Amino acid sequence: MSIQRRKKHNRSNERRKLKREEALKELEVLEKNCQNLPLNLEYESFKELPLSLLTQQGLQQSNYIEMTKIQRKAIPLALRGRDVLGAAKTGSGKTLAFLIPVIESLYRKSWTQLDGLGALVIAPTRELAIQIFEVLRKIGRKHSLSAGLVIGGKNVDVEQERINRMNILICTPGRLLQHMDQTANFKCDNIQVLVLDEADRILDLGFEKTINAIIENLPKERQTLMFSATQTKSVKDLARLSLEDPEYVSIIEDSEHSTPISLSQHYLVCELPQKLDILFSFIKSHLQAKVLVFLSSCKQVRFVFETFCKLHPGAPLLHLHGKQKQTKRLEIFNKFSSMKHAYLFATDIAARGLDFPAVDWVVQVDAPENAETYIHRVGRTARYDASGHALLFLLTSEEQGMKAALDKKKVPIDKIKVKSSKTISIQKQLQSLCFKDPEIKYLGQKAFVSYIRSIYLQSDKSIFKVDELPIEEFAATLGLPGTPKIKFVKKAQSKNATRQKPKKVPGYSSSDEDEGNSVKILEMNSNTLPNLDVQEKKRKEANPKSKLDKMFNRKNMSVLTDHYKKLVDQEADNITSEEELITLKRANHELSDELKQPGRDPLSKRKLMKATSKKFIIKNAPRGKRLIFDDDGNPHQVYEFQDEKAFRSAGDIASQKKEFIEKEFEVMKKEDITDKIIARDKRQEKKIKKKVKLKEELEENMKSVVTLSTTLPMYKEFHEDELNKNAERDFEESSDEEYERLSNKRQAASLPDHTDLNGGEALINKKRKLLEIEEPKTLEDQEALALKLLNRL
Ligand SMILES: Nc1ncnc2c1ncn2[C@@H]1O[C@H](COP(=O)(O)OP(=O)(O)OP(=O)(O)O)[C@@H](O)[C@H]1O
Repeated sequence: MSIQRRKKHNRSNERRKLKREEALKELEVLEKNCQNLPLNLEYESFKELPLSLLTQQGLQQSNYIEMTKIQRKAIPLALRGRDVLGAAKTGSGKTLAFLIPVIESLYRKSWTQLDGLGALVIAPTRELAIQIFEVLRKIGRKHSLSAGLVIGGKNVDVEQERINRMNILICTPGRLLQHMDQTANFKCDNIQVLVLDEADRILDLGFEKTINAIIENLPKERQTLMFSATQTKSVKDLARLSLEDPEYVSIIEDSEHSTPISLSQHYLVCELPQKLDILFSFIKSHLQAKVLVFLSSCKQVRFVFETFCKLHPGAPLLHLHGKQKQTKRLEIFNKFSSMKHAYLFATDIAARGLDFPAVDWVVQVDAPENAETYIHRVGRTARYDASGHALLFLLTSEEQGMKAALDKKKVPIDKIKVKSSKTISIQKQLQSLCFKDPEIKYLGQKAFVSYIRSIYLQSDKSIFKVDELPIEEFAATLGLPGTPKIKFVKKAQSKNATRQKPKKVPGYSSSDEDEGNSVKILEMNSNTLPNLDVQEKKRKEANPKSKLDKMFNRKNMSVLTDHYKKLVDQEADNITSEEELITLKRANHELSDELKQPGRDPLSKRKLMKATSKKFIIKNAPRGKRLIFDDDGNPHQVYEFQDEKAFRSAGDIASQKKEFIEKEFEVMKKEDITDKIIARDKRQEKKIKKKVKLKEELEENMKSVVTLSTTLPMYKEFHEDELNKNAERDFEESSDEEYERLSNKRQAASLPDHTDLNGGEALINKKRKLLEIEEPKTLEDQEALALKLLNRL
């Protein structure tokens, strides 16, 4: 190396050394500043915090300058290394409140790829995880840390390959645990920071055990940050388990309301059958808006989306639910995010954490399960410093309970009235859609059942009262021709009915209340209305549930599923356990009155088998009648062709009958003998054929014996059993006459104890039941043995 080049090399080395020293110094200062960060001060902007230059640049370039309330409180604590349990309103900027400390913590520890996984961020849903990942990419763009997204719905193998190269992982609980269990070299023992975002949602979704299992795999020495928009008891329980001496930061408790001030909130009271009319009218009057519409189930979402698309309200419609594939969900998420005016029909999958920009309205057509879910749903609008509107549809039966729950959670909400003159009825259109398109009808039936089921399964019975729902009217407003039968509602109703005393209704005559087609099953003569238990019992008696009924229902269900599958998006359409609860209404297959056998029980399996056995059918089949056909082919009784006088002169009827039977018996006897002779001849013919065949086979065998004699020992085994069995089969097949002949033959076939087959060299050992033959030495011996064997046959 020349002197000049050496000098240059040394200079660059020195520069690098200096840089390293500077960086180390910066880190030291940062660390010191963080540890000494005064917590009693009010920080307004990110610049005031001891953050790395790279993070500051990332924040600035993403236009994050001023901090939100939760960020002001939580970030300084987290920078000092404390565990934080944060609660803040929706859209208040919780994501940055945990992402900044995560990046800073690893940066201050000079984390590199060689150090492996340093931080885990767990979110309840894939969408939320993706969203967090995007924010991390934005603010961490200047850092050299690597970050990965580990969510379900993607190839595990690809993830397994890359997961170990990541410093920060954003993941959903299930997939993370899967990697902990399955990915061989996945190491979590160096984790510095754990974040649980939307902790309440994680627990709601039933991930408690998964989270506990994950936490068990993590080192105890770590920092944990836990955030949620609502503080529930289960969140506090989880915090107790996973956080160490945490700092509790709540912005909700500080404020008068638990929802953003810029959010205007209203509710309206309507009846269930009016809901879709009101929603349709709302869309018609808010065409230039971005609206998120919440419904209780995937099936509801699909039905409303499909039918409204066909009704063309004039606004772009989208739908989002958990049964869609991940790619489809993302596509819709991005589409709705980028659209200025659109309606997104969604389940609670879109309720939490999702940051759709500039949503004007959140309309809750089906009431949320509780006040917490309400807060999350409305939190999709009025985010950060934007304003927004929320509208909640409540049934009369839900109003009181839900209002009380919202008041308790400090949700300011006012009642508004629906102008019936401005409401457009779409019931007729829906009916015609269901009539024209069976798939829409099936979807409607599913939507109907899933809605009723969702109400039935709600835990807060002070709000949700399934037995007060106007079920039949609701089915009609969905356009359904009848009301699908639902077992659980009947159960609830009958429970309710048993609590009530029977009422007296004069002149009551009931048509079947469960059947949409109004099948008249119960006709009550008395004036007393029996309670529903008795009605149910009687209905069952009149319409027993046989195996056939069940098969019919099952068949119908699969038909439904096929149609249903075809309908929307051709997406994965998992059939839920819900189907088990559905009893589809079947057409009226009642027997006509004359064929009806009242009080007849359905047959048991054993009885049914007996009744359908051939023996039983033959035994009980009606005896044939002798008829004479005339020239035109018409049947006539025998006596119609006889002169009655001549018939009577031949003697009395009984003796004539006896004589006839005797005569016929003789004929039958003769015929029987002929039949037997024919049968015997046939059997003998068969036997001869068999013998010839056997002889041929033996000859063939002997030939092969001769050829193989040089290589194989000549032991042949003949099982005496086989011979006896053959004889027995013959015996069974024979008639009595043949008995003697056959038993003689059998004696001949059964060999004596020591039969000399080959000059006294062969032995039949009866105990061992086999014939032992001395190996013939010469060709002559073999021929002699073959001849003897043939002769024995
Ligand atoms: N300091 C900030 N300056 C400007 N915008 C911010 C700031 N912090 C957050 N935001 C914006 O506010 C919106 C809401 O933030 P974020 O999604 O973090 O809220 P959140 O509290 O997690 O909401 P949710 O509880 O609904 O999940 C986002 O669009 C985000 O970009």
